[in-house]
Amino acid sequence: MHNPSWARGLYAITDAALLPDDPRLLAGCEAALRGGLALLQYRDKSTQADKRLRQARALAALCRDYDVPLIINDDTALAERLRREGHANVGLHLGQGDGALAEARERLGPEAILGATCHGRLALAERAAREGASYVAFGRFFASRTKPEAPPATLDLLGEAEAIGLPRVAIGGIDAETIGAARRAGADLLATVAAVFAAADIEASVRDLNRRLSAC
Ligand SMILES: Cc1ncc(COP(=O)(O)OP(=O)(O)O)c(N)n1
Ligand SMILES: Cc1nc(C(=O)O)sc1CCOP(=O)(O)O
Ligand SMILES: [Mg+2]
Repeated sequence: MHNPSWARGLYAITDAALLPDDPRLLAGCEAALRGGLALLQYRDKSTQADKRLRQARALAALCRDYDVPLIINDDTALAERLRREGHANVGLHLGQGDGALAEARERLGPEAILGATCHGRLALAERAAREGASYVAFGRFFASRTKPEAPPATLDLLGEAEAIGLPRVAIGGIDAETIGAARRAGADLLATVAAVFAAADIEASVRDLNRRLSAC
């Protein structure tokens, strides 16, 4: 399989508690982008549509400057709107309860990056691949302060999922201590919230995580 350029490396996910306003969101994400990201995800579980549109728009423009795709969490309509506005670097991540992948693929077009949560289940990843996913995400592999209730998964799954032929994301408790084990188990993309956005120095933390990945 020839992976596209976005499909290997660090995948940072924003958190509205850690990045509580526009200046901190944009400064935090720019620091992470300077450190070197493969993907950035905008994850805001609020129902404030105006805020979500404003912030996602600003992040899409910022990510374009760094040639990094911006993935919108949960919200197909928001991703579709941004793409219609000309933000061709915008993609979407859907969980099991977030709407149909096939419909999202239809609405966003063949070029958009479309990610799917598959928890600890290979069968969900096989189905996501059939429905048009660009990557499959497994987790939670380690203890997570951001989402402690996420269902657990075992690292063996990452190797088993190679046959699906899509980039594999590992999520849940990925940090400086765990990132190597997840990469060695087969993860192409290492997704994290806290190890990036709870760090005192976001750029330095991203550089450190990338160094650890390079060493695997
Ligand atoms: C890369 C990545 N993997 C998994 C998730 C979790 O998605 P979901 O199960 O829909 O949960 P929420 O993030 O919506 O709370 C993700 N966002 N990103
Ligand atoms: C948003 C999310 N989804 C998960 C899943 O397993 O599906 S774990 C998770 C939180 C990831 O944050 P941290 O890197 O701080 O553990
Ligand atoms: Mg979701």
